[in-house]
Amino acid sequence: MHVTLLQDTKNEHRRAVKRERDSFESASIVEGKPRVSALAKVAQRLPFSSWIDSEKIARRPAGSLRFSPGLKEQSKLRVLVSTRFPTTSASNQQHRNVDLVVSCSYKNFPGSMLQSGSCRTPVDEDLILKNKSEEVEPYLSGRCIYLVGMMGSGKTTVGEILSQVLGYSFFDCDTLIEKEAGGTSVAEIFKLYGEDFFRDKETEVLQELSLMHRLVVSTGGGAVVRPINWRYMQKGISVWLDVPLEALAQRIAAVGTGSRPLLHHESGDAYTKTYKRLTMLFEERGESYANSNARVSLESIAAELGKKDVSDVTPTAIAIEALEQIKGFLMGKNDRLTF
Ligand SMILES: Nc1ncnc2c1ncn2[C@@H]1O[C@H](COP(=O)(O)OP(=O)(O)OP(=O)(O)O)[C@@H](O)[C@H]1O
Ligand SMILES: O=C(O)C1=C[C@@H](O)[C@@H](O)[C@H](O)C1
Repeated sequence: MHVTLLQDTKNEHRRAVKRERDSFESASIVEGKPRVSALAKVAQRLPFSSWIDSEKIARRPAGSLRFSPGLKEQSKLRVLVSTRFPTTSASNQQHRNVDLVVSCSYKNFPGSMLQSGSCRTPVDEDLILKNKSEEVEPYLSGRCIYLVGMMGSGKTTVGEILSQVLGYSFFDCDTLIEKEAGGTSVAEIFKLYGEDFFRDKETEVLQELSLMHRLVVSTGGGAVVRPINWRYMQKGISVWLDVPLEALAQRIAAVGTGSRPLLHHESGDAYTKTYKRLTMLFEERGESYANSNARVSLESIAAELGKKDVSDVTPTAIAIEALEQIKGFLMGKNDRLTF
């Protein structure tokens, strides 16, 4: 594609520069710290993409990209691509429209717009997670995050992601209890000493953790039933991972119920017995989970992302939503949870 330098008056030049400056500023405000790679991906979708040599991409202040096509040395031509990200897109959307403006300049004269438009580009979940964690971390002031929810709801999977991105340490209560019991599994502890003994150990572990800061804690599925445990968890922020029971039963049946002592009593195939037992447990515990400071509903995330099946919601998308809900709580926007 050939670029012909447009015959602009000085005023037009100034207007073009202002337009670009506005656009850069929007990019910086909305996107925070856009990565060159993310912006380059967008720019490579342009008709100009054959010009774009990612080695030559330099990030300009405020998130725009500058490309130097091959003509540069002879003609002193510069092409600039600036991007503007929408302010209103929900943090969990998978695609978004990005506005693009391509303009050129000659020697030291600012140039005019060659092309503008928008393109639909996939959202980089990892980047959103990183930006969201940077946004929320200062509000946390080192407070711990306690993930609560039914067994198999993803407390460990999501908890590890959150701890990594926030620079927190991760602890799993069940694992700590097993370690303290010299490597005896939770299922064995239930069998040898009974559930009450296990629950006492769970409370002790939560008490110890409540003295610490900057932790993400994956609690046991039943930790919410003892009021004393809430006293410890209230030192931090509790987040309920609310996953439909059908999805939980599928996950658990897929890996087997051997490590889950409370699921050993039912008869039937793995899915049916798991679903039956989870339903009973949830009837007992639903109210307790709803005591949490924040709720992350997989059904809501799936609906927002336009996915029919909650199993298609990635752990990263869940972690993003958890941070969003935590922020809502810390800024006083969450009413008492209802479900
Ligand atoms: N978003 C997800 N989509 C699909 N599978 C998932 C998701 N999150 C977790 N899993 C799977 O579900 C199972 C349970 O996850 P995980 O161990 O994180 O749950 P948990 O809440 O910590 O369970 P428990 O309370 O029993 O310790 C694992 O096999 C995990 O890989
Ligand atoms: O839901 C529950 O009561 C349990 C969940 C697991 O995390 C373990 O804490 C234990 O198997 C009990």
